Amino acid sequence: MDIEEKVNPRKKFKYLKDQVSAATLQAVKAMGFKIMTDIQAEVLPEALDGADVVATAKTGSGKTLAFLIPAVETVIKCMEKQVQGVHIVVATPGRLFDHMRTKEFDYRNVCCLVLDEADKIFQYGFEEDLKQIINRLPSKIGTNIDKPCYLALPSQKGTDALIKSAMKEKVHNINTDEDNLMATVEGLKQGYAVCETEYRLWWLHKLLKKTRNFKVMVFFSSCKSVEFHHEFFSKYCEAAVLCIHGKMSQTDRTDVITNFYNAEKVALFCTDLAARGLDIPAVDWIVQFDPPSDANEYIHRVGRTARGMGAEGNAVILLRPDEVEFVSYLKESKIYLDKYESWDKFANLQPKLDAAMSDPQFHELAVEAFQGYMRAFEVKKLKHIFNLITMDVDAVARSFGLKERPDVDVRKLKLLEI
Ligand SMILES: Nc1ncnc2c1ncn2[C@@H]1O[C@H](COP(=O)(O)OP(=O)(O)OP(=O)(O)O)[C@@H](O)[C@H]1O
Repeated sequence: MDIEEKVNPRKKFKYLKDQVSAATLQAVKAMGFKIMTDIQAEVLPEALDGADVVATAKTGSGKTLAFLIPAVETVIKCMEKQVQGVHIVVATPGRLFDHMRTKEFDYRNVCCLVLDEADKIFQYGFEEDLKQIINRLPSKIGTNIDKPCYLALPSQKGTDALIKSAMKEKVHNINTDEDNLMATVEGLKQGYAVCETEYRLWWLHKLLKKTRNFKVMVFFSSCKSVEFHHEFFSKYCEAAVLCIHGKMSQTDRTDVITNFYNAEKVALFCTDLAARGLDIPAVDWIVQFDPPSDANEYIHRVGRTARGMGAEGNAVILLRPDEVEFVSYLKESKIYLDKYESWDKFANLQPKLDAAMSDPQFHELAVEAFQGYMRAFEVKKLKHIFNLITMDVDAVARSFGLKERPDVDVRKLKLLEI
C-alpha cells in the first residue's frame, strides 16, 4: 500500500471537490500536490465554507495555499458575476492605506482580507494602519458579505483586539502547532558550533568548503557584513557566493533571488531580509553566522529549509564561547540544538586577508562591517547573552581581518549596556 492509500481521505485535495472549482484542483495537481498538509486540511474546509479563520502553524507548513485557495475561489465567483476591476491586491499595510486615501482606489466591494505574517505586522508597528484599513473596508467583511476573512500568523501575540474588530463574531482558531513538542519541523537537523571570536572568518571558510556541493544560506547581522564577506570569499577565495541585503536595488535583489532559485549549489550571504516569505526549493543548509535577535527570528531563518511535506534540511548556528547560553534560551522556546564538532584546525587565511587589505576600499569595507557587527549588538535585547561588556573587541576586529581595532566608541556602546 503506498502512502496515498494509507492517508485519511479527508486529507486529500480531492476531498474538496464540492467546495473548490475544477480549475483550482487541476492547478494543485499540476503542482504535484495530492495530500494536504495539516494546516491546509484544517483550514480549507472551514474557510471555503465562509468561516473567519485565525490559522497558526509552523513556518514552511503550507499556510500560503491554506489562504490562497479560498481567496482564489472568491475571485472565481466574482468573475462569474462579471465583477469588473482588479481582483487581488497584494500590499504592505502602509502602502495599502496610502492607496485607500485616493479617489481612484475603490474598495467598496472587497470581500476577503488576508493578513499573512501577522505577527511581523504588529512587530513593525503597522497596527494603526491596519485599524484604519479595517475601519474603511465594508464593515465586518466576513459577517456582512458572508465571505471569509483570514489571518495566517505564525504567532498570535497581540492580535486579539484586531481579530475582534475585523472578523465575524465567531472566529475559528486553528492551531496545528499546539501541544507540539518542537517549534521547528521534524525534517530539520539543527545544531550549534562554538568558535573563538578571531577565527570566525576562518570557520566560515572551512564551512563553505565542506558545503560546496550544496545550496546554502548564510545569515549576517548587517548589510556591510554581507558585502564584506561576499567580497572576500568571491574575490579572494574564488568561492561560489551570492549576496542579498536591503541596500541593494530591487532589480539586483530580484536577479540574485532568481539565480539562487535556479542554482543547485551555491551559498547566498544575506541579512534577515531573506529570513521570511522566501520559498526557495531545496535549500540544504541554513548557517547563522551572526546570531538572530530572538527565538522567533531563529525559527524564520531556519524555516528557509526543510519546507513542505516530508522535506529535510540542516541548520547550524555559530556561537562565540560566551554566547553558548543562547542554546538554553532557545530550549525554552522548544528549539533543541545538537552540539556540533568545534573545529580547531583551519586553513591559514592570513595571506589572502593581507592581499585583500592592501586595497583601501576593501579595508574601509572591513571597518564598516566591524561597526555594523558592533551596532547589531547594541540593539540586541538578550544582554545577558550578547554582552558588549565581556566582549573582546580586538578579537572582533581581527575576525574582520583588521589588525587594529577601528575607531569605534566602544566605551559608549558599553555604557549603553549598563
Ligand atoms: N500539500 C502540499 N504538499 C506538498 N508540498 C506542499 C503542499 N503545500 C505546500 N507545499 C510546499 O511547501 C513549501 C512551504 O509552503 P508555504 O510557503 O505555504 O509555507 P508557509 O507555512 O507559508 O511558510 P512561511 O511561514 O515560512 O511563509 C512550499 O514549497 C510549497 O510549495
